[in-house]
Amino acid sequence: MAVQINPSILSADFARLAEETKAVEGADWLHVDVMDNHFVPNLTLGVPVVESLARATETPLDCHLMIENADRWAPQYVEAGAGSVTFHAEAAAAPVRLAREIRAKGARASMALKPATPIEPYEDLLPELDMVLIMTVEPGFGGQSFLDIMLPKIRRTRELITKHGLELWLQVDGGVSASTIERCADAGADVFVAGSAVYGAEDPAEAVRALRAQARSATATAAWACAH
Ligand SMILES: O=C(CO)[C@@H](O)[C@H](O)COP(=O)(O)O
Ligand SMILES: [Fe+2]
Repeated sequence: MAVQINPSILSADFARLAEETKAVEGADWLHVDVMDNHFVPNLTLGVPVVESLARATETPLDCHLMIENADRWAPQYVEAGAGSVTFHAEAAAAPVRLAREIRAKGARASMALKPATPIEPYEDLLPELDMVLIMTVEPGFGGQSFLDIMLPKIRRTRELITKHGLELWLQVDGGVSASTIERCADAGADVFVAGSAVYGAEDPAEAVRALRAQARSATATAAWACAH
């Protein structure tokens, strides 16, 4: 099973974003946290910055939208150059229509769940998606501690993906580091967002390689991956 490591530029230096994308060359995707100070109590960046980032790097952009009114805004992030757009289930009025619109515009469609939002009500939507994001912290800030009470939700989500024979990716985001990534991989995650663990490291590119190696070896012995 392939694993992917997506550094979050939330922990990068926002005054040097183009250079910071180069610091993690070799990463699978660049994770871009969009926050509107309404859906979460923090404000980051919007469409114009995503357009500039898309021009500045060859690494595809994985935009995580922590914004209200996702139905209106998410398609604009595809037009801005994102290769994957994640909206929050809690912020989308019509998630099926939105996922179809994101795909029709040419990006991967992904849906995120806050820690208190269960996966089960969304089981029938999974075929409409390319990825599910299980938040392992409350969204809003980098550098928080990993919530290991989310591990059962990661396992249940992986079981649903397997049960339906789907190809969709399972992303985890929040507190993912050398000390937590193996538990996430064992539970069923295959796409790992890491902000402070990458940009807080002396050598961010090396941190990406080390996290990938850890995730790969944990996946190699994980029951969910061996059953494939
Ligand atoms: O979406 C978010 C936070 O809301 C994340 O993408 C953070 O940026 C991850 O940062 P770390 O927990 O890895 O430091
Ligand atoms: Fe994120």
